[in-house]
Amino acid sequence: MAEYNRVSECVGLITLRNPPVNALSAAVRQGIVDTVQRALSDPNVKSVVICGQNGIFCGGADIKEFGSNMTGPPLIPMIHAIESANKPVVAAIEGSALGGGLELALGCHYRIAHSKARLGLPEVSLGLLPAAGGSQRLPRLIGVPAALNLITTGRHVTAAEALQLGIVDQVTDHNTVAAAVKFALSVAGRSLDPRRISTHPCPQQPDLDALFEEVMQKVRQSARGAIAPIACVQAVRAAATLPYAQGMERERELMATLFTSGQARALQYCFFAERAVGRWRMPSGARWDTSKPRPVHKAAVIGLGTMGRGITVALAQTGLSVIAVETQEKQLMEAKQAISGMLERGAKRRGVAPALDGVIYSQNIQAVADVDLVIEAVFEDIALKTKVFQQLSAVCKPGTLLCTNTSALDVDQLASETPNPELVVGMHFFAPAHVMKLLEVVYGPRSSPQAVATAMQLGKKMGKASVAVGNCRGFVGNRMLKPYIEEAFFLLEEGATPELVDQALEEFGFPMGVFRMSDLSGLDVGWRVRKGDGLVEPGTASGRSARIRQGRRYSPLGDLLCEEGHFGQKTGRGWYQYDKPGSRVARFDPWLHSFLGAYRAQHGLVARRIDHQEVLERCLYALINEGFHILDDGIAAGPEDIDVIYVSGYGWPRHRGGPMFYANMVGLAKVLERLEHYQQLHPEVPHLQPSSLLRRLVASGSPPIHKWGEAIKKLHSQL
Ligand SMILES: C[C@H](O)[C@H](C)C(=O)SCCNC(=O)CCNC(=O)[C@H](O)C(C)(C)COP(=O)([O-])OP(=O)([O-])OC[C@H]1O[C@@H](n2cnc3c(N)ncnc32)[C@H](O)[C@@H]1OP(=O)([O-])[O-]
Repeated sequence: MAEYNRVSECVGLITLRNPPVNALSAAVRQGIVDTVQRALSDPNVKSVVICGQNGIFCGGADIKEFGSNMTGPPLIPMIHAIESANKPVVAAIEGSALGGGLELALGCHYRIAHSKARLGLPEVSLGLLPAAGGSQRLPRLIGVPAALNLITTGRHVTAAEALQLGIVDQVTDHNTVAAAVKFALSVAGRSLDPRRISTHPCPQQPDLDALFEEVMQKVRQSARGAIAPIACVQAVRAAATLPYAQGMERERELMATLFTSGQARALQYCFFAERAVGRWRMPSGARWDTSKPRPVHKAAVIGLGTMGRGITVALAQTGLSVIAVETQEKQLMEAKQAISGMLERGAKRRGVAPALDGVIYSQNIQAVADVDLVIEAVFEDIALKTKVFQQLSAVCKPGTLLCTNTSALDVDQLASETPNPELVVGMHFFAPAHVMKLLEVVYGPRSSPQAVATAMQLGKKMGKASVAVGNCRGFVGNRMLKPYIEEAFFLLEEGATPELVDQALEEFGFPMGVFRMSDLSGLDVGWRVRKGDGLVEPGTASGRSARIRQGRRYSPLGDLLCEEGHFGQKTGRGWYQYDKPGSRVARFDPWLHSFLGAYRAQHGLVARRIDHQEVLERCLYALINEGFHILDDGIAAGPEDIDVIYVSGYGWPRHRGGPMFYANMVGLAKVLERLEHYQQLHPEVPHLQPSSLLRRLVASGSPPIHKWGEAIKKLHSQL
């Protein structure tokens, strides 16, 4: 819907009305066509202003319409009608002008933006490209290099940067619509030809071929198999080399290849999934819209190791005052320096003042007596964490939320160490905590909905993708990672190499394969956990029995490397070798390969040829299968929760939607059939045993992923 008013006697004011972001739905497009026509044919109107209601210009095309037959007037002629108008049209940009919203503004003759506005063409993040003339008009307006950067990254720019780039003509701190109306009055009657961007030639660029070659190479590397960024480069190239009409034809062709692609569906699924996880619900029935969060004005972090420092920075960057506690004086001083440095660098990147005064450092846990929420981040040891929780229960004011950053310990066991277990939740950050987007908010059976609501709200305030999950070993992310890693170890036993496994996973789109990731995080981390689970046995026993522990197949390969002191990058040797401890470039390690050969011989294993297909099926389907167990256990409320966790915290390629979305794309029946195939070959591997939920979903006709929630409820009610 678009509303029309005449203001200041001779300015036609068109207001887009489609809450919450004035997306260009069919009705809005029709409204724009009608109101523009009205303004242009009204003799009293000398110029036109287009704005959006509720302080937001336009969030672009209506993504919700992409899955259905598009109706209503198309965008391109609608924008062309504005550009070719004989009266000046001014866009008054508040909030956001993104995608089709910015393309609409680029069709206008002038653009006035509020200083807090954000502008961009983020279509690439939805697996698309700017297909309403944006890929042809923006390069003509701001030049090829700047346009290439905005369109291939999809990044949003501030109004200040948009002015500097030449996207907008004026920036105001005051009422944008009023400023635009005043501006529109001032340009009435002026010649508009110089303002019709599509008629401009693209600014000449020396050595165009070299520029596009270089950008295409960079884009291919960072895309890791995503197709939209490449199409974006090709579309801008058309703008730089073809007349506008031909360029628009090229834009249309390229968009046609993307619009129905699996990758576009995956990326749009991620867009909505990231918004859906904010609408959390617990098995108890408690939900996001019925649970009121407690206000958090002051927070505290206990333990300033690597995680504690990152968490302190993430909290301080929200403007909260933070008490940072570390009992060891030397550790406290080092932490203070590190945290200040991170805050200064972060502030510089964001162009704001560093919140150094917002953090108070103390060696004394008494200092947290009046905070609203505490995050404990001490060493991953249950006895130490229990002691801290007992101290906090004694020190903190009534009602203070006690959160633990544990990545594997039992949140409910810690809760039972306090007089108010309802105030205890897990807040599982990922290293580096001030950078990684993901936050698992872990509720135990006694955690109150208010505690969950408060942690989720604080997560959103820190800019995290916060996902509420139930308490269980490894929560969601690490629980699914276990079978994924174990399968990779088994593949090595059977003849694969770290290089082969990693290559298959990196070609799939992961930034790092499982073995390069293991070298980065340190082999000793997993070794410590396996020791804690009583799985590690000393000595070099051989034969099948040495590879069966706690009644299931077990590969001691990682343990044996650790016994050699090969912890990965930190020791200069792990699954790969490195020039020196701490260096990051993984190189082929002949020692490791002969060690694998000797290991197989010792255990009577005969290496066989393993291809990428098998690597992907065994590693990814084992992980996905655990995802179905998690859904069946109610630990995750829906597939979106699992997919957001993996995309924002475990490097699952976004253009593949997430593990559960991927399973849906591959076909649940196929995943089931392959799991059954491998389970028959490896009966001693329980995690290959297909989840009963997967079986039941297949038996009920493999409903589409957006129907899984309902299907799971129905299937549970039949149990
Ligand atoms: C031809 C053309 O070339 C092409 C092809 C295109 O134009 S493709 C489209 C390109 N446009 C984009 O990529 C911009 C996408 N949107 C955003 O980046 C953000 O939304 C925002 C604008 C910066 C606001 O952030 P927010 O934090 O204030 O609110 P929110 O929670 O994100 O969003 C609030 C609610 O609005 C919904 N929503 C947001 N943008 C939408 C859109 N473009 N279409 C449909 N729904 C949208 C969203 O799902 C949520 O719904 P619900 O969860 O409440 O039910």
